[in-house]
Amino acid sequence: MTPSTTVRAPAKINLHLGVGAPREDGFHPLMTVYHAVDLHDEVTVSDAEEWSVVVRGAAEGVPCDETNLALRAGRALAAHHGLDRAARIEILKGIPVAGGMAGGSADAAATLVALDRHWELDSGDAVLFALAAGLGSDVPFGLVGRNALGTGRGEQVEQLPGVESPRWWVVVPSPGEGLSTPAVYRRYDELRPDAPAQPAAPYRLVEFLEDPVAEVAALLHNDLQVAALDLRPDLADLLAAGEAAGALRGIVSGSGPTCVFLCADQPTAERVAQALRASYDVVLTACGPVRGALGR
Ligand SMILES: C[C@@](CO)(OP(=O)(O)O)[C@H](O)COP(=O)(O)OP(=O)(O)OC[C@H]1O[C@@H](n2ccc(N)nc2=O)[C@H](O)[C@@H]1O
Ligand SMILES: Nc1ncnc2c1ncn2[C@@H]1O[C@H](COP(=O)(O)OP(=O)(O)O)[C@@H](O)[C@H]1O
Repeated sequence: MTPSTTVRAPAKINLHLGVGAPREDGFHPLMTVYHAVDLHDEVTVSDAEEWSVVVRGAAEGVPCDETNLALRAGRALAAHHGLDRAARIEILKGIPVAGGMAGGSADAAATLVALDRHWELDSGDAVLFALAAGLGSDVPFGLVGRNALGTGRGEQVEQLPGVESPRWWVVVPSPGEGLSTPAVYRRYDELRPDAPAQPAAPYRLVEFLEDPVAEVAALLHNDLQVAALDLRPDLADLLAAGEAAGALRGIVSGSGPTCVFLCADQPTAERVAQALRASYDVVLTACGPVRGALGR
């Protein structure tokens, strides 16, 4: 057995996020188009007497206790197989924390895959996807990456056809303190008491995934943006600044507050990022689509 196993998992953006009225269990039905970009967290697992998690990189705000989603993923996999084993989990953060880019979910997905390989469990997709869904709505997408349609509460993922190599450039500014995902959903319910039981399917976007980036930019949509902007009115200035600097379109990423600007090409993305750095500390550029933790 190798002394350690490392797996990378990507950040996600939602090219489309349609949100329905809350279900009886409190979760919201979603119709979302996930898109994985090449901002990664890297998870390294090794055998240990006790479970532990260490976080390096841009780690502020990430818990190192039992609430860490990667640790919960490791424990869930061991429990599923009835194993009395433990691991040390080291996370190198490259994904902005609490930014609506599903970094914690990426860590959980990468941990499932890393420990499955490290312990030679050969769990199979059905088990990994079921465990992932139990950990969080965004975790199954962390396994597959690329472009995928997310339904249910976001946990049912179906890979979408389209190019497999990175080609779309995005600029990703993180404007300060994170927003709580449940708080954004709650605000959405207050602002949209008439939300449909089922959000509409994003047929046009799914069709256009093969088309030029400008067509995709015109179809970007996020129902939660209204709630994120209500909680953080300053994000409207950020969206306007990115578009004024040359981005095709800017939207709030998932529950925010990170925003995503889709750009025509890499030089434009670099120019937009440079312009935003005058006002915002953390402005990253990234490219998608990329593979998820399963690497296929
Ligand atoms: C909004 C989205 C869009 O992709 O992502 P983020 O922008 O936060 O990354 C997701 O729905 C976030 O997914 P995730 O962060 O995995 O959510 P979970 O852990 O399953 O749930 C956290 C909380 O969010 C709310 N929640 C989540 C998913 C959903 N379909 N309806 C909800 O109402 C619930 O309040 C739930 O208790
Ligand atoms: N491994 C992890 N990485 C990041 N955050 C984590 C992790 N485990 C638990 N969390 C918690 O989840 C919250 C949401 O973080 P994150 O997944 O980065 O953002 P989002 O849900 O907005 O996409 C964080 O504020 C943090 O308290």
